[in-house]
Amino acid sequence: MGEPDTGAARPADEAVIETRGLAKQYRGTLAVDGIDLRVPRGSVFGFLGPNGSGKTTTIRMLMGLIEPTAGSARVLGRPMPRSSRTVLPRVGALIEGPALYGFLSGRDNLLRYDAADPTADPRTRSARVAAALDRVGLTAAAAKKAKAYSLGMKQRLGLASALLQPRELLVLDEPTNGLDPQGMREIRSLVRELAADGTTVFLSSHLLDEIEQVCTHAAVMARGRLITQGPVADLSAGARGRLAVTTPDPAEATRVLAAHGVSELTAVGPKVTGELPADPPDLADLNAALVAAGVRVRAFGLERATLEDAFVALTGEGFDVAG
Ligand SMILES: Nc1ncnc2c1ncn2[C@@H]1O[C@H](COP(=O)(O)OP(=O)(O)OP(=O)(O)O)[C@@H](O)[C@H]1O
Repeated sequence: MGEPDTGAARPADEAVIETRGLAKQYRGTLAVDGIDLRVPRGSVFGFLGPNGSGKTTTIRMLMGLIEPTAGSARVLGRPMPRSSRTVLPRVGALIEGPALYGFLSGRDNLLRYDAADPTADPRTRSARVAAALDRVGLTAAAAKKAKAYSLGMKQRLGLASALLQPRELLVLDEPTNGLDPQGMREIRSLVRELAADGTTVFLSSHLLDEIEQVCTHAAVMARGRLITQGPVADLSAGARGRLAVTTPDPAEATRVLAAHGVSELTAVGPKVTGELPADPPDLADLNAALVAAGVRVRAFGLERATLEDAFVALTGEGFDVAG
């Protein structure tokens, strides 16, 4: 078997997930349409797309839960689903919410979960459970029944179940789904901590700002296709920023900007924003034109392009999905 399972010298650009033409056809629906996905080791990789774009189907193929219709997937260097037995013990996965027993305490849920894992050492079980509870900040609530947990606590308990063993890769399907802002923050900081320890984290989300806040890399899915992937900074840099002008004279500013080729102008209160033309005028000239027309300019500049801008630029569609 070619590559070592563990060991020191790994090429820095090694992929922990790599697919080629990976596809899944359900009756009448091409859920995943031949994607070439590459997740570098050590990244926090955001798998981004609106609901129904094929994220969960892809994750299920990566984890060997369903067979692809075409193409191939390698996880930790080995083909899936063929190598599921050797690969999956090295991967912590949280897919479609944790399965918990409400009548058991958080701690007992983890003990039971660990006992069902034939690769888990029973001698270290209680220590590993305690460490996992600590890691996700549930030590104080460990004796409470899981049914009394908030959604965020349940999600953290699910994460703890993925952390009972050291993992090279964590796969989290919509880990913040349904959480309140505080719960989301907690999961995000946990993901950052895990990544700082060297775990590669692959997480799916339909929330662009979440991906921007936590991920180093991202891939964007739309209608089963992989639209783009790479470092998050590069993806946003691909989209140009919007021009933003703050002025007490928004109507006149809009007229002047339109005359200089700025399109998709919107004015909200004193703030006017718009898209610069493909061959943009010098911004100093544009500013001068506003002032010459009597517009009182309080602020003028380009707003940083976001992943959302990149998505819109790439797909021509809004990233407008229900939460
Ligand atoms: N078991 C199935 N049988 C038939 N069609 C399916 C099945 N699972 C998913 N699909 C379809 O495949 C497409 C992709 O679904 P998928 O769940 O992978 O998307 P997603 O990006 O994960 O969205 P969500 O965030 O809503 O789960 C959808 O059109 C969905 O209806």
